[in-house]
Amino acid sequence: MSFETHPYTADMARPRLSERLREGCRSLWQRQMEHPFVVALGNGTLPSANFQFYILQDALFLDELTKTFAYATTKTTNHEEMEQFGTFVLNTLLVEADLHHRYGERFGLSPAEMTTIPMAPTNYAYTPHLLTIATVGTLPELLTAILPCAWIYAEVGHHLLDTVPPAPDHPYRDWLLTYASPDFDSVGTWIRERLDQRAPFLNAQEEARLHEIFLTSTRYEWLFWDMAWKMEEWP
Ligand SMILES: Cc1ncc(CO)c(N)n1
Ligand SMILES: Cc1ncsc1CCO
Repeated sequence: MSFETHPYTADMARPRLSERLREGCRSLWQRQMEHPFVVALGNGTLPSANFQFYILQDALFLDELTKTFAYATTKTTNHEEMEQFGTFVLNTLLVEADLHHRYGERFGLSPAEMTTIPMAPTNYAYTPHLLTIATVGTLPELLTAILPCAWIYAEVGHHLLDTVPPAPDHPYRDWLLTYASPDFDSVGTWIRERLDQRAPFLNAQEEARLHEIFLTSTRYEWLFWDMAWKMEEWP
């Protein structure tokens, strides 16, 4: 292999890979903002039964997302990346310990009780999608699979906060502030940077696979709101 082989960078006007991925499912992103669950979460009219369902499912989801970040540490030898993935492991657990358990207390549920409920069907399908890629996929595939999680939540958080600035007594204020925070923005920004950095080294087939993965995760993100709106049950 020759070190004179540089990645293709001549076409500077071409959008970054992360932008191309998002562009590939633009209407689905827009539809998330308009989903009745998301709208009601933002304006505070979401029934607490739906929110409780959501937060309990999300606690289970975040356990699996934590594991996905942990697998990511095994797919790089770059110390800055290993450290960042380790930080994500810790921060995801902290979001759960803090935000989720505070809401759990409000519902009269202990952290132990929160993990005894079974995963609803969509959650049960989404999390193995992430973990399969985390275990058998490449690092760009893993980054792509988790990117919609970080990116969509930051966008939803900002969108809702901009649409209806939450009053101090808004029931879901803590949730909104968590995901509309600059700290949370930086998760998505960092994942996009790392993915875009690797983009020039991917062939067409590898990139096509990333589009497929990104679309699947985005679809599951939409389905996750829908699951909580319908309080999805097993037959
Ligand atoms: C389902 C889901 N996706 C993304 C996030 C944020 O990472 C979350 N908490 N839950
Ligand atoms: C992606 C994600 N979701 C909740 S926490 C977290 C990453 C670390 O803050």
